[in-house]
Order: sequence, then C-alpha cells, then structure tokens
Amino acid sequence: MKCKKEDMQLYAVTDRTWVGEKSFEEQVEESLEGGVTFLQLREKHLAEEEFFKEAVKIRQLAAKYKVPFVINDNVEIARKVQADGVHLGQKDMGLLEAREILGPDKLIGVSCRTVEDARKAEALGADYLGVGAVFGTSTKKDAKPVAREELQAICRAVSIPVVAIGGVKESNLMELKGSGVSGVAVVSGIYGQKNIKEACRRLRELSEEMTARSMKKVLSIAGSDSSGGAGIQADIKTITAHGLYAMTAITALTAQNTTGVYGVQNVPPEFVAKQLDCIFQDICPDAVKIGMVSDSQIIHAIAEKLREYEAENIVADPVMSATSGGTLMQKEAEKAIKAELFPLADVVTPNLLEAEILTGMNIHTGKDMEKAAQIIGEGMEGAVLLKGGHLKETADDLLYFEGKFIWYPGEKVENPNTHGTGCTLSSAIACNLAKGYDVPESVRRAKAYITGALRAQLNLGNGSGPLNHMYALRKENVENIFEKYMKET
Ligand SMILES: Nc1ncnc2c1ncn2[C@@H]1O[C@H](COP(=O)(O)OP(=O)(O)OP(=O)(O)O)[C@@H](O)[C@H]1O
Ligand SMILES: Cc1ncc(CO)c(N)n1
Ligand SMILES: [Mg+2]
Repeated sequence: MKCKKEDMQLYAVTDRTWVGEKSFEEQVEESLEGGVTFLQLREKHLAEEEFFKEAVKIRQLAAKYKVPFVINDNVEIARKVQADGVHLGQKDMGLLEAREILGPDKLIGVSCRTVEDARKAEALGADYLGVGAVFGTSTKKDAKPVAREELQAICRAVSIPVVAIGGVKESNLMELKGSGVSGVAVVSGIYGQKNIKEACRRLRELSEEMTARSMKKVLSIAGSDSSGGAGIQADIKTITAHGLYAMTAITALTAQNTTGVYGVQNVPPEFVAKQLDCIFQDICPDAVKIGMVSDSQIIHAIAEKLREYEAENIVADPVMSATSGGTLMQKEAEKAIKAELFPLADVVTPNLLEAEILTGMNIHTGKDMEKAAQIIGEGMEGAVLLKGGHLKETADDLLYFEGKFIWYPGEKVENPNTHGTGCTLSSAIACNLAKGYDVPESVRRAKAYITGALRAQLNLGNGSGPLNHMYALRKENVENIFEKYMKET
C-alpha cells in the first residue's frame, strides 16, 4: 500500500483520556464520520491483551470507512490485527526490523524532528513522516517544539508525505500554510471535543485549504464599469469575496457612474476571442459568467470559443441596460444572445425588464414570471432564473429548473443603492457552481450573498450606488497581517 499525500490531510491520533458520555469506539466512529483521512491508534497504558482487543475493534471501524489505519509503536499488534501499518517514534523498534515483520506493502511512519532524521528515515524506507511538535501540545508533555524553518526544510528534503503533529487545532492550523506539509495530525483537537464530527469536518476543511496550491477559477466575460459597481469590476470583487480566482475577458469599455452610462466602446470581436484563447490555453476556468455583450458579432465570437474549449458551468446574464437606465445591448443582439449563448448556459439570469423584452410579455404577477421563465427556457437545457429585484413589495426570484418552478422569496431591503446587483448575483451563482454546488443550491447561496450585500447599506455616488462586495470578510484579517509578514524595519 503506498501512502498517498491526500491520505495525510486529516490524520487522527486517538486519545482515550477524554472522558465524555460516549464510549471510545463511538468517539472514533464519529471522527471517521467527520472525515478524518488517516487513523492512528495510540495507547500508552493498555496491557497487551487489552490493546489487542481494542485494535481489532478499531481496525474494523477504519475498514468500514476505508481509512488507512496504523498502530502506534506496537508492531506485533499491527501485524496480528492486519493494520495498514505502524507509526514508530524515535525510540521505538527500528524501521528495518519493523519492515522485516510487516513486509513491503505495509505503511511505516516515523516521527522525526530534524532534516537529518528525515533523510535517514526516508532512506531506510519510511512511507511518511510525522514532524512535531509544531505547536505547544498537552498530549506529549516532553515534546519539544520544531521550528517552522526546520519543518519547511524537512518538507523540502524528502519526497514522502510529511504530516505536522503537536498542538494542532482549528485556531492555529492555517499558520502551517506554505510549510509544505501534506496534512495535520490532531489529537485533543478531535477527541477532546464535545462535537467530534463537527470538529473533524472543520479541521478537514481547514487542512484542505492550508495544503491547497490551487483554487477554483471563475472567468467573467463582461464589460468594464468605470464606476466599479457592476460588470467586470463587480464580478472580480464577487469572485474574490467567494475565495476564488477571478479571470476576465473584456467585451466593452463603458464610461458610466451611478447616474448613467455616458459612453460605450465595444472591443472588436476578434480581440474578445483572443482574450478567451489566452485564458483557456493557460488557466482553465471552472465556471464562466457572461455579462454585457452588446452586439451579435461579439456574442458569436464568445459562443464559438466556449464551444471550442468545452467550457462548463456557464451563467449568462442578459444585460440589456444599466440600473441607471443606459442601454448596454443593441436591439439586434437580443435575438443572437438567445440563439447563441442561452443554449450553452447552465443558468440564464434575466431581470424582469429583460424577461419582458425576451418574451414580448408584460410581467406583473408571479404567474406571469412563471410563464415568462418557461418561454425563455424553451430551446435550452439550462435553467432560467427570473430576478425579482424590480418588484415593488418583495424581491422574490424564480428558478425554472428541469421543468420545475423553485421560488426564492426575498425580503425587499430598503436600499436605493442597487447598482450591479444582477452582475453580482450571476457571478455568485458561477462561484457556487465552480465550488460544486448544483444549480438550485448555487442560486440559494448567491441570493443570501446579494441580500447581505444590500443589507450592508454602502452609499456611494449621486445615483443608485454600488454594493459592498467584501461585507462578509473580517477586517482584522487585513489589518493585522503586518505583524506577521513585515520584518521590523
Ligand atoms: N432591494 C432589494 N432587496 C432585496 N433583494 C434585491 C433588491 N434589489 C435586487 N435584489 C436582488 O438582487 C438580485 C439581482 O436582481 P435585480 O433585479 O436587481 O438584477 P438586475 O436588474 O439585473 O441588476 P443590475 O442590472 O443592476 O446589475 C436578485 O436576487 C434580486 O432579488
Ligand atoms: C459594464 C456593465 N455591465 C453590466 C451592467 C449592469 O448593471 C452595467 N451597469 N455595466
Ligand atoms: Mg442586470
């Protein structure tokens, strides 16, 4: 069995000292349900017979969740219960002796604290390394801390996975970002917790974020809004606020602000196509949001490229006019967007005005919205989200998805500043699709995000102003980075 890096993501080390209402086995099962990726049974005080019985039970549990399972120190028991391997401390039996007993296919992990130990263990055939203590730990009183520089040097020195151990908990896990470890080993941060399953879920999420070298990417194909509140600028802010990587292909420059659109310069279609080539041939997006596309040649150029690169998770926002009233789409383009972009889209997101133009209907009631969504949905496989922001009393949105109507009731937030709400919503939907949520869930989450942005009550400009896209991020994240990353000058 080879030790895969991803197995080290959340490495649980059992600890029976925590006395709670649940049995030891129940606690271990909860940690497995919570998503631990590797399990080590560590017993310092059990007699051999007891340890063996315990190991048999935990072996079965780990197998049920298909999680690699090793025994701490005791090679004989590891062999008897057919564990996936053993973890050896510095003072335990030698690696070669353990390999002799367990054979070539079992995992042997070794604790180490220096680059020299690490190189030696790898040369002797260790499958992974446990390095620590990386923080102060209550589990092993005599554990001396390993400096961050040493941990990074060890990760650079070996090609086998390294797991950081010692005092790791939710509050300090992200400090290991960039260290090179493949995951974290946690003891009391799991088995000392009231809700073990929830603790594991959060630790797993943090560890995945801490070890990640990539991130989900979202492409916005839209017009630039000089006022920063809609179009490309709103999309970049929304994507960034969702913790994802934003890329852009610009279709037009607009000179606009909160009071109106004062000029539009279209980008030549072949240059839009060139931007898309550059993007798809290098950093491929996980989702695409299409905003302002003002004429049919640009629409055609985009459709061709999205087909050529088999783009996925496409959200098309049929932007026809700005909240301030300025026109952003030429009449002839209305047909083209329906014929060329809608069939490629997973979701299209017209507002009420756009839906009336696309259907030739007058839309006043919920029934009208349902009828309009159905008409727009004809001839396309994707969903239609009819946005209710222009309704008087409420802000209910309607999703027509796989032949069903799903209503998203929205309380009308008293806020005259709604510039870019549609762009922001459609970008948020694209982010959620990139994260792997399905269409209804992506819409639900995006609706929550936009409602929060409206409630943030940003008030800029002399007209209907923009939103605060970063309202959900904690200010102190930015305020205190200097202590951590700026060397004393
Ligand atoms: N005052 C409001 N209170 C609550 N939700 C709102 C409000 N205004 C808009 N929304 C919500 O914001 C989202 C965008 O809808 P809206 O109808 O404003 O799009 P839009 O007209 O395309 O926006 P824009 O063109 O300004 O970018 C929808 O989910 C809608 O329900
Ligand atoms: C560039 C641009 N795209 C979209 C909108 C829709 O609000 C806008 N106002 N400006
Ligand atoms: Mg809009």
